[in-house]
Amino acid sequence: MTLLRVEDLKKVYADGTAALNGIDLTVEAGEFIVVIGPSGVGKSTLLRCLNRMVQPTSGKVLFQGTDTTGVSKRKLREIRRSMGMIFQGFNLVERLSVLANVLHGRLGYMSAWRGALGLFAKPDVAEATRLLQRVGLGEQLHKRADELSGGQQQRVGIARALAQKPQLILADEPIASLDPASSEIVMNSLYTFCKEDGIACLCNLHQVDVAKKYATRIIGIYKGTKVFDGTPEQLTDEMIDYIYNQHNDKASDQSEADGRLARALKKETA
Ligand SMILES: Nc1ncnc2c1ncn2[C@@H]1O[C@H](COP(=O)(O)OP(=O)(O)OP(=O)(O)O)[C@@H](O)[C@H]1O
Repeated sequence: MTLLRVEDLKKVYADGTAALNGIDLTVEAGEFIVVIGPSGVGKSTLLRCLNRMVQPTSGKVLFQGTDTTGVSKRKLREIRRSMGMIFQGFNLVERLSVLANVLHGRLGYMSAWRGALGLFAKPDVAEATRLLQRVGLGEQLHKRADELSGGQQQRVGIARALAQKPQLILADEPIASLDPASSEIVMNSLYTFCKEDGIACLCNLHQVDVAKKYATRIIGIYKGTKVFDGTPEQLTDEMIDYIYNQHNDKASDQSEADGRLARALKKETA
């Protein structure tokens, strides 16, 4: 079942920066897709256009068949709670408890005033507690969020996203600020829980080796354009070189960079 379909998505920021130049992609239920590419090619913008944290300039984002770019505020809220978001910098409320942070994942299901007063229903508290036990933080419920290590904070972020009962998780560089051991725990948790709960995931990563380890499909972005969409096995060294190698930028003319892409694509289909 197609969960998400993106058609010709473009984003030009107010200062004229063209971050996305017309992206097409689909996400099927249960896929774990990793988006790779160096810094500044548009990966964050892509994820943020999907849940409308960033307003696309043009193109369509269809979530379960509904075009999110033309929906009412009420419908957008409903769509947003189906898309959990995990951030590089965790985005926790540091002075609040770990449990309260996970309960924030339930805000999309509550009236604004109940949410503002923190009047969470008992089943929500029970579910948040269960999720924290699931991510291995059952002993830390009442600690302040900023008392946890980075890896633990990101596991709170995962529990918060799961508390939304999402169908899709958007993870923007979830391990960029973590050490290798914490990165592995976070990626294993994210992958395992998505699989167990049947949640699709679109995860931005810098690290190609990590992408290859977890992804069911990899999307390569280069300067706002999708240049690769295939399985980890189909991602050739030539394509990785094209996506990451800064000498594309130093190519004396566009045809040199285009030639490099053509050669990489030829290898990919060979
Ligand atoms: N609010 C903004 N206003 C203007 N330009 C922006 C804005 N946000 C991002 N950009 C620019 O858009 C381009 C894509 O940025 P984006 O953050 O999406 O890339 P990225 O691949 O996610 O990079 P990183 O991995 O460093 O986050 C960059 O040139 C960036 O400077």
